[in-house]
Amino acid sequence: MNLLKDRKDVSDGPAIVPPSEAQTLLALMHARGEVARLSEREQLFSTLLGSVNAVLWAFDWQNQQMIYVSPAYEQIFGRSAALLLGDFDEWRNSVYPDDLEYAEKTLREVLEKGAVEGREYRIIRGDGQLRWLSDKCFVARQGEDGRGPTIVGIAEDITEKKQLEGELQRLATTDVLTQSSNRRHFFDCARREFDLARQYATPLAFQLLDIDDFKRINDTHGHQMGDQVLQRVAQCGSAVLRRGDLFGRIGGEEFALLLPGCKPDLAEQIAERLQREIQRLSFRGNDGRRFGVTISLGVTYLRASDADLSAMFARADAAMYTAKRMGKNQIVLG
Ligand SMILES: Nc1nc2c(ncn2[C@@H]2O[C@H](COP(=O)(O)OP(=O)(O)OP(=O)(O)O)[C@@H](O)[C@H]2O)c(=O)[nH]1
Repeated sequence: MNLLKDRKDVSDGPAIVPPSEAQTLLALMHARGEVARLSEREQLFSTLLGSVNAVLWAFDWQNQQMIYVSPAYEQIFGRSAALLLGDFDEWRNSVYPDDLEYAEKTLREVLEKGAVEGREYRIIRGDGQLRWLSDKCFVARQGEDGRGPTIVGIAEDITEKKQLEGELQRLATTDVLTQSSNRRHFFDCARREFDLARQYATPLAFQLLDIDDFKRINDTHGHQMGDQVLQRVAQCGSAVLRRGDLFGRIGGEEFALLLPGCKPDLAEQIAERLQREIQRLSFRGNDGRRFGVTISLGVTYLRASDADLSAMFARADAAMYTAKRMGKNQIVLG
């Protein structure tokens, strides 16, 4: 007590009263309670983090160092979290090479924009499997006091969703019987190619093919055999395609080809090859006898006066009907 008195005398400031034993005990009990409460919360958080099927992460931008990843990292990436925390190159190495530039660019964008939602990229798991991730990232702490910004994010495995989207896209654009593009998809793509060819003044060829006397095939050999013929004709169509060409079933027994960058002599060679390939097909009817099929083809090229794709389509269609009128199994230029 004297000490206290003496100190007050010297400094003349407010008195510092040492805690009584009871107060110390109370503070100790309170601190213990806090520790217990904090450890309970920590357990709760780690249970939550462990049960979320997404990787939560925090990244120190200045030091280019991952400072936290949740347990799901090891599940989703199939790689060691300790390695990632030790060296950020571990993340770069796990990103699918074609997507790395995009993944790094969008990470930088988080700093500029404050947040980037739904950046999607592929990773290669430790076991070599390819997975799709969707990442939502934002700046959790702006750089201050000489420390750099911290970026946090939540990365979700969307591989199944991507597969489903791909399957839906395939179903929406493919003809079920022949597996070639359906009419709508063919014309959607063809219109884009038409615009490009007009814009860059590049050649473009359009071909329409129709199987001759197809009704008779159905009537003689049955609808199932007719389906088989359609499938084999479609296979021939796909076989003559070059990279960038389009092929689609645009009607019952009618198919179309669009050949970007294809000059007339090459387009005619392709048409002749297609006609030959289809003529070579051989089918066995219900009576055991073999039969073949022929096609009528209308071919046309982009002209400066063509305002849209329908102008080319109309010419190819007219040429194809001329081929029918002239006795079928032939190619007519329109
Ligand atoms: N098996 C089968 N037949 C189909 C399909 N779609 C359309 N058809 C048939 O294709 C036939 C087309 O007949 P038409 O339009 O008279 O033509 P065509 O007999 O080929 O006569 P030309 O065109 O003059 O050579 C019809 O009998 C349709 O029922 C299909 O998906 N499968």
